[in-house]
Amino acid sequence: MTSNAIRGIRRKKSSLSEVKVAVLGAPAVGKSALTVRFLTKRYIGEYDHQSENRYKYEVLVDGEPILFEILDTCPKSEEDTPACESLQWADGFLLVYSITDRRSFNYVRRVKQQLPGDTPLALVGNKGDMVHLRQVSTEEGEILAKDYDCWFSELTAAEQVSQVAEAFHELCREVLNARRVRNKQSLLDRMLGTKSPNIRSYARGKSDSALPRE
Ligand SMILES: Nc1nc2c(ncn2[C@@H]2O[C@H](COP(=O)(O)OP(=O)(O)OP(=O)(O)O)[C@@H](O)[C@H]2O)c(=O)[nH]1
Repeated sequence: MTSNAIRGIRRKKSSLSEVKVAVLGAPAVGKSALTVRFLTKRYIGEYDHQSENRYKYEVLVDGEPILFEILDTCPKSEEDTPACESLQWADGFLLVYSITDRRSFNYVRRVKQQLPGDTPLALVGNKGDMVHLRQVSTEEGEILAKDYDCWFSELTAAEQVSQVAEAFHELCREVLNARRVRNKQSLLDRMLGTKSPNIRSYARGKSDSALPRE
């Protein structure tokens, strides 16, 4: 391999942005179905998993290579909320409820109260193909997203591919934007000799020691 080629690979690796996403939501809202749709473009109806799963996936978002790390959480019950370490670990949260399950909408609202205030979010109302069983209106989802100041869409993991990917991509854009703003702030602080508490907490979130258990 020529030295130019090696330099090219090094450059590509160093320009790969890592984005850690935790998929949060009540049991059976379709967190795994959405995650696997994004990773494989396939829909698998039944999953037999008792614990959370973590995946790595490299993909281009707006032409930029991104290494997604996705934590597909697995709450045991409606009362079981995500572990603190998962919340610290994530760069962004995909909040999922089912439009056919009012309690799952309430679960999202409960979980949101535990999230670090400045972490990017996207809100998804899954099972959009089951409108005849709808318990949560589109408008309620829109209002909640407005309240959280985040992207929102009703989706169906069962029937959609690109729309599901778009939810992950949109969250990724939010994470990268937030990171750029912080980096800019950090640069400014270094130039001016000041420090920001926000920067310290962000650096903690990126530490490997904050990774949840495998
Ligand atoms: N009709 C319909 N069913 C869906 C959709 N997404 C998921 N399901 C079904 O909902 C059930 C739960 O899906 P999962 O992906 O296992 O849900 P989960 O949130 O990961 O569940 P836990 O791991 O128990 O927290 C399964 O029977 C899926 O086939 C969807 O978009 N439409």
